Amino acid sequence: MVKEIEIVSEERVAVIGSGNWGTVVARIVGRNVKRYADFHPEVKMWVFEELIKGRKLTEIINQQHENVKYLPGFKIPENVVAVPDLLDATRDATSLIFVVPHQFLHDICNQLKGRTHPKAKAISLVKGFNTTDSGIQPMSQVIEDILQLPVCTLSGANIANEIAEERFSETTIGYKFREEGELFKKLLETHYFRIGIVNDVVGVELCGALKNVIAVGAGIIDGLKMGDNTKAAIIRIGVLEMKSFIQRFYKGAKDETFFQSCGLADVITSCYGGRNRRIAEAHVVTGKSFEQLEKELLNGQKLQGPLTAKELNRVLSHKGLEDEYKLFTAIYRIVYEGLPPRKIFDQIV
Ligand SMILES: NC(=O)c1ccc[n+]([C@@H]2O[C@H](COP(=O)([O-])OP(=O)(O)OC[C@H]3O[C@@H](n4cnc5c(N)ncnc54)[C@H](O)[C@@H]3O)[C@@H](O)[C@H]2O)c1
Ligand SMILES: O=P(O)(O)OC[C@H](O)CO
Repeated sequence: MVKEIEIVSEERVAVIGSGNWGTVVARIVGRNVKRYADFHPEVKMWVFEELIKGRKLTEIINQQHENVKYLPGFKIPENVVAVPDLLDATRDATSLIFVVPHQFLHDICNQLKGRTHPKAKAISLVKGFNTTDSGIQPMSQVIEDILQLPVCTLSGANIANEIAEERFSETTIGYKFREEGELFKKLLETHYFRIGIVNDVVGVELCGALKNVIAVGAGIIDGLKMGDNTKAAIIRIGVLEMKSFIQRFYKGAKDETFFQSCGLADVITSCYGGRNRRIAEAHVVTGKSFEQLEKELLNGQKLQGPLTAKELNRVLSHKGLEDEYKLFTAIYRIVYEGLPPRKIFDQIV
């Protein structure tokens, strides 16, 4: 039984993750905690430690106030402290913000098991999910199951660098307890980053996970130089498969969620500006694997689309549903089975 939400008079915040999006979020939160008396003015940011030209990334961040690897060129407020030890970063925190690539979340939660603050609550900004043969395991569920915390989700049309540049964007928080949704909205919203909230924790995050697979499809079309009509067709088919899959495997998903920033808007931005789109296009043009291109072109940043396509296919194939999700299946085959990209059209008609 997950404990009830309890908001304390001075919430202490930890950001778990410091990649491209994680660092943008830490900058926002670092500024917001200074605006409101109900947050402690220091934010701890857990950093997966690595050496940059012989120096520890945490030391660089704490001395230069810049994440030179994952968000170069943007200052981080001085009240955001980079911490290499996960338990040190989170021990006192009553508000935990999870923003790591989804493949690392399970391990991180296991390290935190039984060691979080008794009044801790969490929000997951992670886009991805795990699967078993019988179905899906949303990332919020992983956090809730292992840490026994109430968990919100945040997902939207949010290319990190554009938000770092303070260009107007929207996002969506999914909540179970409205009070918790409102708390995280206060902590994360700015005049250029507007937050809508919906009572649909899992619907919000599943849109964020599946749009990454559609974005791989869009990148394949870009690589084939098929033009905008074809790309629009792939997006349309992808949105239908996304909605059908979510409503099949998660009965609580609300129709309105698909029209929030986490739904259609995120599909659009990802299919035009995201990393998954870019690497998929490069795959078609160069013939190199996604894994190799991720290493060559992303400087440590991680793709979520190919892994999600694999997780997805595990469920679809196990349940005999590949024919109902032809686009998702074609994308999986291109990424993992060497299907020539141009064959995508044979697969989806
Ligand atoms: N970048 C964006 O524009 C964006 C926007 C919205 C949501 N997201 C989502 O946010 C999540 C985090 O993405 P990001 O962009 O902040 O990260 P990223 O892809 O930029 O960086 C990868 C991160 O993983 C860390 N890492 C590497 N190996 C690790 C390990 N073994 N254990 C733990 N951490 C390790 C790296 O230190 C780095 O912080 C993802 O689910 C992503 O889909 C990203
Ligand atoms: O760069 P991508 O493809 O990981 O997408 C980034 C964000 O999720 C867009 O909302």
